[in-house]
Amino acid sequence: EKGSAPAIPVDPRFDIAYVTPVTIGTPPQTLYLDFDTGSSDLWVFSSHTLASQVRGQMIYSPEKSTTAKLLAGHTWSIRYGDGSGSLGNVYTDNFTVGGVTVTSQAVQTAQQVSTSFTSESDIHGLVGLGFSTLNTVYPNGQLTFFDNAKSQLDSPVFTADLKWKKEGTYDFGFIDETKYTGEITYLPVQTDPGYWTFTSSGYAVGDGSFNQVSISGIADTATSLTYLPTAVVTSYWRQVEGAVNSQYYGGYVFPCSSKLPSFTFGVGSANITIPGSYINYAQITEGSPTCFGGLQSSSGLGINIWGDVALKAAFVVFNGGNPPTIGWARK
Ligand SMILES: O=C(NNC1=NCCC1)c1ccc(Br)cc1
Repeated sequence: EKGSAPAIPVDPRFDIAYVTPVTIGTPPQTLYLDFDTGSSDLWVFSSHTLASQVRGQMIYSPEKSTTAKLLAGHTWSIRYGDGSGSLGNVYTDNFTVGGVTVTSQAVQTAQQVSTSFTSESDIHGLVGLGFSTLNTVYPNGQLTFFDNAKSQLDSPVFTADLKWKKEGTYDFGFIDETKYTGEITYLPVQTDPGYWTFTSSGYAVGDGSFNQVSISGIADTATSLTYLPTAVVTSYWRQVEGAVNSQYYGGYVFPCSSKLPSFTFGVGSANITIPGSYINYAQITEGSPTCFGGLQSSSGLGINIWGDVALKAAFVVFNGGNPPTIGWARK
C-alpha cells in the first residue's frame, strides 16, 4: 500500500504549522491534524473537550462512530517543547490518511487543551510520527499511525515535502522521485529517547565558507522555526544589519526590509540550503517594520531542532526500517 496527503500551511502569511486531512471512524469524520515527527501521541479535539476550550475546531465524536471502542482505564497527558499541552481519554477506531487505513488506531480524545491549541482553530489535533516509545498513554503505551501502518506499506517509510507558504505533501510507503533533485543522503538516527535525531556535518552563512562542525538535533515537522547552537546563530545574524537578539521578543529580530543571507547545513558530504526568504519568518505584529527570525538559538532548549524553516528547504525521508535512518535531498 502507499498513500499521499497534502500538508497545508496554517495561516499562509507565515508557516506557523501544516495540517493534513484525515478521516476517523464510521461513517468517516474528517479532521485536519498537525503531523508531528517530534512527538508520538495521536490526539484530537473531541466531543469530550471542555466547551470553553473549543473555538471553531472540528471535533471527533466517538459516540457517533459505530467502529469506536473505548480503551477502558487508559488516559494520556502530554507537554510539548513550546509549553503547550493536552490530556484526555483513549478510543480505538479506523483512521485513514491519504488512502492508507489503520483499523483499531489509538485515537486520544482531548478533555483539556492549552490556550495555544484553543486559539489555533485550523489545528484539530496532532498525529505523532516520532518513535512509539514517546507515547504518553497510561498504563499501556500505544503505537503511532506510522508504526501501525508500516507492515501494510510497500516500504516502511514516510516522506515530508513541506513548502514555503504553499501546500506540500506527506507520502506514506514510497519515495516520489519527482519531488527532489540529485541524490538522497541518508544519515543514522538516534532513536533514544524517541525523536528523529541526526547529526548535521556543519553549516555556512550565505556564500561564506563551510564550517565543519557536528550539530546533533531533531527533525521536527511541528516546530515552526529552527533552533541551533548560539555560536551558529550569532554568526548568521551578524551578517544582517540591525539584527538584535531581543529579550523583549524572545529571539533575533531584524528590519523587515533586510535581504537575508541563505543558511546552508551539511548532511554527510551533501548539503541543504535554506533561502534567506524562509528565514524572514514574520512581522512581530501586523504592519510592523520589525521581523522575527526563523533561525533562533537553541541554548534554552538543551537540544537543537531542525523545524519547518529547515525542513521546507528539503525533501526528507523518514525511514522506519531496521535500523531507522533519515534521508535528505535538495529540491
Ligand atoms: O513539542 C515538540 N514538537 N512538537 C510540537 N511542538 C508544538 C506542538 C507540537 C518538541 C519535541 C522535542 C523538542 Br527538543 C522540542 C519540541
